[in-house]
Amino acid sequence: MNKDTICALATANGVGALGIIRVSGPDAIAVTNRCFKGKNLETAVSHTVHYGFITDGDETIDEVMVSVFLAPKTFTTEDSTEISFHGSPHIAGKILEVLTRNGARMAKGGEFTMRAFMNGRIDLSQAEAIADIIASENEASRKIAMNQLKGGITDEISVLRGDLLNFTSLVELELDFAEEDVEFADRTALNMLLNRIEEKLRSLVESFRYGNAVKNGVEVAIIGKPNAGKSTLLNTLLKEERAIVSDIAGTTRDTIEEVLHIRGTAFRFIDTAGIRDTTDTIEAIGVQKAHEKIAAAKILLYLYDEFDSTPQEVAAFIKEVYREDLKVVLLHNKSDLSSEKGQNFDNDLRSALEAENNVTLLSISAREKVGIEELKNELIDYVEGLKQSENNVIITNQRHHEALLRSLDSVRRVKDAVSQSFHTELLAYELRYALEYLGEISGEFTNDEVLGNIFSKFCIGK
Ligand SMILES: Nc1nc2c(c(=O)[nH]1)N(C=O)[C@@H](CNc1ccc(C(=O)N[C@@H](CCC(=O)O)C(=O)O)cc1)CN2
Ligand SMILES: Nc1nc2c(ncn2[C@@H]2O[C@H](COP(=O)(O)OP(=O)(O)OP(=O)(O)O)[C@@H](O)[C@H]2O)c(=O)[nH]1
Repeated sequence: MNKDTICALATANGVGALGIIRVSGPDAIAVTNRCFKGKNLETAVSHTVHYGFITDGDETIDEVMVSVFLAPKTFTTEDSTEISFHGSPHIAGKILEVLTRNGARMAKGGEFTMRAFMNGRIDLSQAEAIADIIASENEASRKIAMNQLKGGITDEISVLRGDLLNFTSLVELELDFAEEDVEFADRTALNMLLNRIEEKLRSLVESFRYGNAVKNGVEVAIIGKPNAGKSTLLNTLLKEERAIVSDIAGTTRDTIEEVLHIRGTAFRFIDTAGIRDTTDTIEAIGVQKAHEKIAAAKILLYLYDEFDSTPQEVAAFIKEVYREDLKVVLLHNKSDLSSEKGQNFDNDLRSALEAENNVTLLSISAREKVGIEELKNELIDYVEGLKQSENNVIITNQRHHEALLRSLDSVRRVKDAVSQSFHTELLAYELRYALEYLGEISGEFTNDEVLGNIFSKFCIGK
């Protein structure tokens, strides 16, 4: 199937003590051997390392170590070699050039992992986990990716598939004998099985809220009147965290984001593009722009002070933008200047917003750095609150999330069909889809476009 022998730099493209070039495919050993002066690699035992030189005719290019891995117990399941050389990008280029002249071709991004998948060593969710583990920047995302790489999702999906297949056979048995009025499948057992499947799917779907926050960060809108202290607060937070301050033009939305890592989680402070100057205030741009920012956010930080606003005004704004899945943190800023008036202000505000859940009020001084720890705790608590103790598998991948949602939909339709007495075709139809959607996650059902999408995002050499 994969007749080509591919090669690529597996290490970062820069200066390092060593670099590694990986070669994989039916001619991996022969190609490498042609460029190698040392032991004859064609007779090498699998999983052995050999000292020698990469040569181009009479020219010695570098002193290297070559590892030999024979199919099928290799990363790609194909014959492979790894050349470790002195880590200069120039040498890497020379070695790759010699290899391609001797029968290999340059690998495309993700092609080694794609082969591991195509050859059945790993499933699609595990291949995606490899990309995730390379991208992981903190413990939470590393742990989730590692669990996925070890087959966490694979196992979970195969249990669900098993349950769905069990259900199918129970139903089919009954349908076969429908005319004889025999009830093979006890109704309660059937319903219990369906409920269990639905519940498991629902909890996997739900885990994406946390998984997505860990992997992609949490969007935060920071809103307040002019001079409420928004910039001061952001600066205080940024300094404290020695944050990666990056202005990233949003790819999906027309937004600019400032990313702040707090205890390993990325918080994305949303700014709608084009309104980033000081006119970006609820007064100047109107409530409309504020609404857009808040609509794109999971958390709203609303800053006010007691000198320039009233509890009624703040409460009215919050009520207007409120939604169940929005965490609102009211930040009474300039606490260093605060008086008794401030106490009354907050009491009034609290009672005005009694009916709204998910609203917290904190007193801070952005400038004097008071209450900042409490604010960070609020942000972190929000993320921790998304975690579900019942789940050890956490969905972080949009593609998996969508497939699970569709599968859940189908299972719910099966439930409906069952409760309204069986319709053979309808049941079979929905069950087939529920199974197929699950199969998309492992890659059992897939197509070139999906695969191309996934693997093109990998680095070259992976
Ligand atoms: N030098 C080197 N280090 C590396 C890799 C590599 O390819 N080369 N990896 C690449 O990502 C990662 C390790 N992952 C790997 C996963 C599977 C196999 C593999 O050969 N699996 C075979 C044989 C297992 C065995 O010997 O028991 C198999 O599963 O059949 C190798 C590496 C990280 N470190
Ligand atoms: N006393 C005191 N002053 C503060 C505090 N936080 C901000 N300020 C001051 O309030 C003024 C406005 O602060 P900014 O951070 O620029 O306010 P902003 O909300 O970003 O204002 P705009 O950019 O106009 O929307 C500045 O003079 C700050 O020094 C605080 O905690 N205490």
